[in-house]
Amino acid sequence: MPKQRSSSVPAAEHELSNMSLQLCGEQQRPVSARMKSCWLRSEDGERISGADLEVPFDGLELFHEVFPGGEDMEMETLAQLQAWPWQPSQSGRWKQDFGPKANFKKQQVKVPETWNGFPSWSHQLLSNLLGRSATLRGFQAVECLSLWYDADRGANHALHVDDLWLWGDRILGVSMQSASVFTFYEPVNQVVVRVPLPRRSAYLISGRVRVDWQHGLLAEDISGPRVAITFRELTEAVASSELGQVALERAKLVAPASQGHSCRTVVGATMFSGRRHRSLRAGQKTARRSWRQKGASR
Ligand SMILES: O=C(O)CCC(=O)C(=O)O
Ligand SMILES: [Fe+2]
Repeated sequence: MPKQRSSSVPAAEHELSNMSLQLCGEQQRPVSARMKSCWLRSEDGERISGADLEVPFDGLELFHEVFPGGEDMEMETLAQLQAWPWQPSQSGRWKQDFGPKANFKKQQVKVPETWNGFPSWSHQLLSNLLGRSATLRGFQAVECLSLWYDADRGANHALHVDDLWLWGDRILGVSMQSASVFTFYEPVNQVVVRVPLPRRSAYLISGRVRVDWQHGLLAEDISGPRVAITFRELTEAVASSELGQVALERAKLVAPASQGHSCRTVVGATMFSGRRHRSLRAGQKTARRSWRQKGASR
């Protein structure tokens, strides 16, 4: 049984790993790379097929430049995203979560009355992404999670496997505002694979990589503010339940913008430069306080 989100590997284990591989070849190309059985480069330069590893590194796809309007469209999307309030999350991250609420320990799920669909920017982003891979055929997103990694606070994401009882096989993620590196870890043989995540790229995790490999982002790989958007689907069992059907219908709605906060939200202004960046400094104090008061929930 793979390790779940709650039992992540301590960072120190990376140093003990007997093998560390970099994804090679395809990711250099400015086109979508399909890496169902990708080539990896070991630390001593050897080229290894992901499929030949004891636990195959199989089921990762990477798509470059997922905003048809390039950087302008990315910035416009970020501005729209900023109209929604950020909630404190774990490990120096902030989140905006649109989807069903889960109690992961009790394995219970609810569809909150207050959840009225996905923001319109995310519907547009998702429809652009769905055409990028045959693997995404029939993908019905039920959760749209925005995460903001604050480099100044040492933001990171501990190694984990996204919950298997609730979320289906395919996890789709978009990287905005700065590049980073996705770290994958296979705990049985202690193998690490490091995958560069360019700005405006998207990844799709499914299959062996989804279940047998953990993934996460190390603090040292967050070198600037990074916003990650994750779209998840339900498992077939949950999707076919009454509650699953309600959640899937809800996810199709466009959440009324009036629910959100003004773009001038102090914390929300942090992703832009210049004058707005100064208000980030002031805002961070408020943000830290509310973090301590509320505690992080995810
Ligand atoms: O920041 C990312 O792209 C990864 C997010 C992630 O793994 C998660 O939310 O479960
Ligand atoms: Fe994850």
